[in-house]
Amino acid sequence: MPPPGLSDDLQKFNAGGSGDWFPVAEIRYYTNVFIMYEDKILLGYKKRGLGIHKYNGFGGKVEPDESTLDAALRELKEEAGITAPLIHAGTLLFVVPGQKWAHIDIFRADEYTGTITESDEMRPEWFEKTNIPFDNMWDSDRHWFPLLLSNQRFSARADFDREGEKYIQKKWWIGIDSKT
Ligand SMILES: Nc1[nH]c(=O)nc2c1ncn2[C@H]1C[C@H](O)[C@@H](COP(=O)(O)OP(=O)(O)OP(=O)(O)O)O1
Repeated sequence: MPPPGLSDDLQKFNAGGSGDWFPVAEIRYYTNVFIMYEDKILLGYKKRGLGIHKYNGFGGKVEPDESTLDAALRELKEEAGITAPLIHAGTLLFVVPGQKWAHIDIFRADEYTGTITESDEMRPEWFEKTNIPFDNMWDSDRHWFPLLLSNQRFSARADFDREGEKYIQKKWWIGIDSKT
Protein backbone atom coordinates (compact mmCIF):
# COMPACT_ATOMS: atom_id res chain seq x y z
CA MET A 1 0.00 0.00 0.00
CA PRO A 2 1.39 3.45 -0.87
CA PRO A 3 1.87 5.74 2.15
CA PRO A 4 -0.43 8.71 2.95
CA GLY A 5 -0.02 11.48 0.40
CA LEU A 6 0.46 9.16 -2.61
CA SER A 7 -2.26 7.81 -4.87
CA ASP A 8 -3.54 4.26 -4.24
CA ASP A 9 -2.94 2.91 -7.74
CA LEU A 10 0.85 3.01 -7.84
CA GLN A 11 2.91 -0.10 -8.42
CA LYS A 12 5.59 -0.44 -5.75
CA PHE A 13 9.14 -0.07 -7.09
CA ASN A 14 11.08 -0.02 -3.84
CA ALA A 15 10.67 1.00 -0.21
CA GLY A 16 12.72 1.00 2.96
CA GLY A 17 13.51 2.47 6.34
CA SER A 18 11.57 2.03 9.55
CA GLY A 19 9.05 3.55 11.95
CA ASP A 20 5.82 5.42 11.23
CA TRP A 21 5.18 7.95 8.50
CA PHE A 22 5.18 11.49 9.87
CA PRO A 23 1.78 13.18 10.31
CA VAL A 24 0.08 15.10 7.53
CA ALA A 25 0.98 18.77 7.16
CA GLU A 26 0.21 21.60 4.78
CA ILE A 27 1.76 21.24 1.31
CA ARG A 28 4.15 23.64 -0.38
CA TYR A 29 4.93 23.17 -4.09
CA TYR A 30 8.40 22.98 -5.64
CA THR A 31 9.97 21.94 -8.95
CA ASN A 32 13.11 20.08 -9.93
CA VAL A 33 14.48 19.75 -13.47
CA PHE A 34 16.95 17.22 -14.91
CA ILE A 35 18.42 17.73 -18.39
CA MET A 36 19.76 14.65 -20.18
CA TYR A 37 21.88 14.68 -23.30
CA GLU A 38 23.17 11.49 -24.91
CA ASP A 39 24.76 9.48 -22.06
CA LYS A 40 24.97 12.42 -19.67
CA ILE A 41 22.82 14.20 -17.11
CA LEU A 42 23.19 17.81 -16.00
CA LEU A 43 23.23 18.40 -12.24
CA GLY A 44 23.85 21.55 -10.25
CA TYR A 45 26.20 21.82 -7.28
CA LYS A 46 24.22 23.90 -4.75
CA LYS A 47 26.27 26.81 -3.48
CA ARG A 48 23.91 28.17 -0.82
CA GLY A 49 20.74 27.48 1.19
CA LEU A 50 19.09 24.18 2.04
CA GLY A 51 20.96 21.30 0.39
CA ILE A 52 24.18 23.31 0.15
CA HIS A 53 27.13 21.25 -1.23
CA LYS A 54 24.76 18.63 -2.68
CA TYR A 55 24.18 17.92 -6.37
CA ASN A 56 20.57 18.26 -7.48
CA GLY A 57 18.35 19.21 -10.39
CA PHE A 58 17.50 22.88 -10.95
CA GLY A 59 14.39 24.11 -9.19
CA GLY A 60 12.70 25.81 -6.28
CA LYS A 61 9.41 27.13 -4.97
CA VAL A 62 6.38 27.61 -7.21
CA GLU A 63 5.23 31.24 -6.85
CA PRO A 64 1.50 31.86 -6.18
CA ASP A 65 0.82 33.33 -9.65
CA GLU A 66 2.52 30.69 -11.82
CA SER A 67 1.90 27.15 -13.03
CA THR A 68 4.29 24.38 -11.97
CA LEU A 69 5.66 24.16 -15.51
CA ASP A 70 6.26 27.93 -15.64
CA ALA A 71 8.04 27.73 -12.28
CA ALA A 72 10.25 24.89 -13.54
CA LEU A 73 11.15 26.85 -16.70
CA ARG A 74 11.87 30.00 -14.68
CA GLU A 75 14.15 28.18 -12.22
CA LEU A 76 15.99 26.36 -15.04
CA LYS A 77 16.69 29.73 -16.66
CA GLU A 78 17.66 31.45 -13.40
CA GLU A 79 19.89 28.68 -12.09
CA ALA A 80 21.43 27.19 -15.27
CA GLY A 81 20.82 29.86 -17.96
CA ILE A 82 18.96 27.53 -20.36
CA THR A 83 15.48 26.54 -21.50
CA ALA A 84 14.16 23.10 -22.48
CA PRO A 85 11.02 21.20 -23.62
CA LEU A 86 10.15 19.81 -20.20
CA ILE A 87 8.25 16.56 -19.64
CA HIS A 88 6.70 15.72 -16.27
CA ALA A 89 8.70 12.75 -14.92
CA GLY A 90 7.34 12.24 -11.43
CA THR A 91 6.60 13.68 -8.03
CA LEU A 92 8.40 13.46 -4.73
CA LEU A 93 6.93 14.27 -1.32
CA PHE A 94 9.75 15.41 0.94
CA VAL A 95 8.58 15.23 4.56
CA VAL A 96 10.30 16.60 7.67
CA PRO A 97 8.47 16.73 11.03
CA GLY A 98 7.30 20.20 12.03
CA GLN A 99 7.62 21.57 8.47
CA LYS A 100 5.29 21.88 5.51
CA TRP A 101 5.42 18.92 3.13
CA ALA A 102 7.44 19.72 0.00
CA HIS A 103 5.56 18.40 -3.06
CA ILE A 104 8.24 18.45 -5.76
CA ASP A 105 7.18 18.08 -9.40
CA ILE A 106 10.14 16.58 -11.23
CA PHE A 107 10.68 17.32 -14.93
CA ARG A 108 13.09 16.00 -17.50
CA ALA A 109 14.20 16.98 -21.00
CA ASP A 110 16.47 15.33 -23.57
CA GLU A 111 17.55 18.58 -25.19
CA TYR A 112 17.98 22.22 -24.25
CA THR A 113 18.72 25.59 -25.79
CA GLY A 114 20.98 28.36 -24.56
CA THR A 115 24.37 28.40 -22.96
CA ILE A 116 24.73 26.58 -19.65
CA THR A 117 25.75 29.25 -17.15
CA GLU A 118 26.74 29.12 -13.49
CA SER A 119 24.49 31.15 -11.17
CA ASP A 120 24.83 32.42 -7.60
CA GLU A 121 22.92 29.32 -6.44
CA MET A 122 24.12 26.48 -8.70
CA ARG A 123 27.26 25.37 -10.51
CA PRO A 124 26.10 23.15 -13.41
CA GLU A 125 28.11 20.02 -14.17
CA TRP A 126 27.59 17.07 -16.55
CA PHE A 127 27.81 13.51 -15.23
CA GLU A 128 27.76 10.19 -17.04
CA LYS A 129 24.43 8.48 -16.32
CA THR A 130 26.48 5.52 -15.11
CA ASN A 131 28.42 7.68 -12.64
CA ILE A 132 25.87 9.77 -10.75
CA PRO A 133 27.22 11.22 -7.45
CA PHE A 134 24.52 9.72 -5.19
CA ASP A 135 26.75 9.97 -2.10
CA ASN A 136 26.63 13.72 -2.56
CA MET A 137 22.90 14.08 -3.26
CA TRP A 138 19.69 13.93 -1.19
CA ASP A 139 19.49 10.36 0.12
CA SER A 140 16.16 9.54 -1.47
CA ASP A 141 17.38 10.22 -5.01
CA ARG A 142 19.25 6.95 -5.48
CA HIS A 143 15.91 5.13 -5.00
CA TRP A 144 13.90 6.92 -7.71
CA PHE A 145 16.66 7.82 -10.18
CA PRO A 146 16.42 4.44 -12.00
CA LEU A 147 12.84 5.39 -12.95
CA LEU A 148 13.82 8.90 -14.02
CA LEU A 149 16.61 7.50 -16.20
CA SER A 150 14.38 4.85 -17.77
CA ASN A 151 11.53 7.28 -18.52
CA GLN A 152 9.02 5.64 -16.18
CA ARG A 153 6.76 8.06 -14.35
CA PHE A 154 6.90 7.74 -10.60
CA SER A 155 5.49 9.06 -7.33
CA ALA A 156 7.60 8.87 -4.22
CA ARG A 157 7.57 9.83 -0.57
CA ALA A 158 10.67 10.28 1.58
CA ASP A 159 10.52 11.17 5.29
CA PHE A 160 13.59 12.67 6.90
CA ASP A 161 14.56 13.23 10.53
CA ARG A 162 16.25 16.50 11.15
CA GLU A 163 19.33 16.68 13.39
CA GLY A 164 20.51 20.29 13.40
CA GLU A 165 21.56 21.06 9.84
CA LYS A 166 21.52 17.37 8.88
CA TYR A 167 18.59 15.53 7.27
CA ILE A 168 18.61 11.78 7.78
CA GLN A 169 16.32 9.66 5.64
CA LYS A 170 14.04 7.61 7.88
CA LYS A 171 11.58 5.91 5.54
CA TRP A 172 10.77 5.98 1.81
CA TRP A 173 8.39 4.48 -0.72
CA ILE A 174 8.76 4.72 -4.50
CA GLY A 175 5.96 3.74 -6.90
CA ILE A 176 5.62 3.50 -10.66
CA ASP A 177 2.77 5.61 -12.00
CA SER A 178 1.40 3.47 -14.81
CA LYS A 179 -1.63 5.69 -15.58
CA THR A 180 0.31 7.73 -18.14
N1 LIG B 1 16.38 15.90 -5.15
C1 LIG B 1 15.77 16.03 -3.97
N2 LIG B 1 15.55 14.95 -3.21
C2 LIG B 1 14.95 15.05 -1.96
O1 LIG B 1 14.79 14.01 -1.30
N3 LIG B 1 14.51 16.25 -1.48
C3 LIG B 1 14.70 17.33 -2.22
C4 LIG B 1 15.31 17.28 -3.50
N4 LIG B 1 15.36 18.55 -4.00
C5 LIG B 1 14.79 19.34 -3.08
N5 LIG B 1 14.40 18.62 -2.00
C6 LIG B 1 13.70 19.16 -0.84
C7 LIG B 1 14.56 19.99 0.06
C8 LIG B 1 13.71 21.20 0.37
O2 LIG B 1 12.96 21.03 1.54
C9 LIG B 1 12.72 21.30 -0.73
C10 LIG B 1 13.00 22.39 -1.71
O3 LIG B 1 14.36 22.38 -2.06
P1 LIG B 1 14.95 23.36 -3.15
O4 LIG B 1 16.42 23.24 -3.06
O5 LIG B 1 14.30 23.12 -4.45
O6 LIG B 1 14.34 24.75 -2.68
P2 LIG B 1 14.91 26.16 -2.30
O7 LIG B 1 14.65 26.30 -0.84
O8 LIG B 1 16.30 26.35 -2.81
O9 LIG B 1 13.90 27.05 -3.12
P3 LIG B 1 14.16 28.41 -3.87
O10 LIG B 1 14.71 29.29 -2.80
O11 LIG B 1 12.82 28.81 -4.39
O12 LIG B 1 15.17 28.11 -4.98
O13 LIG B 1 12.70 20.03 -1.34
